[in-house]
Amino acid sequence: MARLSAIQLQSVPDVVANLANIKKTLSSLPESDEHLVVLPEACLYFGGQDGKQIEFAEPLGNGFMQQQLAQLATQFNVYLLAGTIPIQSQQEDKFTASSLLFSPEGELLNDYQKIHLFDVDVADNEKSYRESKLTQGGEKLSLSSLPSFNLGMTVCYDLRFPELFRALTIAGADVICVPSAFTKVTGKAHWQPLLQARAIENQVYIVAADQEGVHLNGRQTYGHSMIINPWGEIIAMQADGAGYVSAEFDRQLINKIRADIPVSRHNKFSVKLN
Ligand SMILES: O=C(O)CNC(=O)[C@H](CS)NC(=O)CCC(=O)C(=O)O
Repeated sequence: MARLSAIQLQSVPDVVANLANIKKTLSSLPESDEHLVVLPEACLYFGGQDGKQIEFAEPLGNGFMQQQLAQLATQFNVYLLAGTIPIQSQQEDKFTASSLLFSPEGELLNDYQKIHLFDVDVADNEKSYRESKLTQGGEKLSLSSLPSFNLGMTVCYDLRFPELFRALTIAGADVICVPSAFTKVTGKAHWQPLLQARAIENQVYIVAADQEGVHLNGRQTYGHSMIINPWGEIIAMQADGAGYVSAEFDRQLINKIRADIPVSRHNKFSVKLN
């Protein structure tokens, strides 16, 4: 059976240090023939000076960060989903927050550019976030076929847009990943119910890997990485600290829930796929 894991990180603005932490955690994960491991948003650089990412953003498919991630996927025999790393965009003064999926052979299988950007006011010490100042948003759905399931990709603030999750489900997703750096304030209020709702309404597994802690620039993230089954049950959760959560993917459970409560057949509204 396939295994799903999410790593919870307290990432720092130091790519090499974050890679070392990820490697250590990968070495402690249970082994499985087919294993998807999801890293949080901004897994290799977080909590630093805003805009620094533009200096080391890589072209898609080429560069130090991507080589290192590919090597980790191979070494630990996992499908490795790097939550986001900065990738060069067409606009010189911006990068894309891109999720990259590497195969156990070290091949870059797919990329997803975060679509919804966090331009919001939050009652925490940052007061406001304007992600679109530095980040170019994406427009396309990203879905990947792994041997046992189809993986739909989203990032963080995307969690608040159920239409994206519905579109991925209609396109065939069985598992949807939500690598995140959710703020502590909004996380406490919204993280778990939103994740459970997305799992229940789409009858999919949700793998949510979050940043946790107080980061170097004072930002606080919520943690509570979790795996939720298509019935909406939290089957693995880590509240605080660095670590990981892991659970088995059960195809029969998806089939049963979708047969018993056939929401996709009953649905009277359709969404546009692109
Ligand atoms: O800035 C970085 O280095 C990495 N990116 C993030 O932390 C992003 C954009 S600021 N955070 C979110 O999307 C939080 C969403 C959230 O917390 C919510 O929807 O409530």
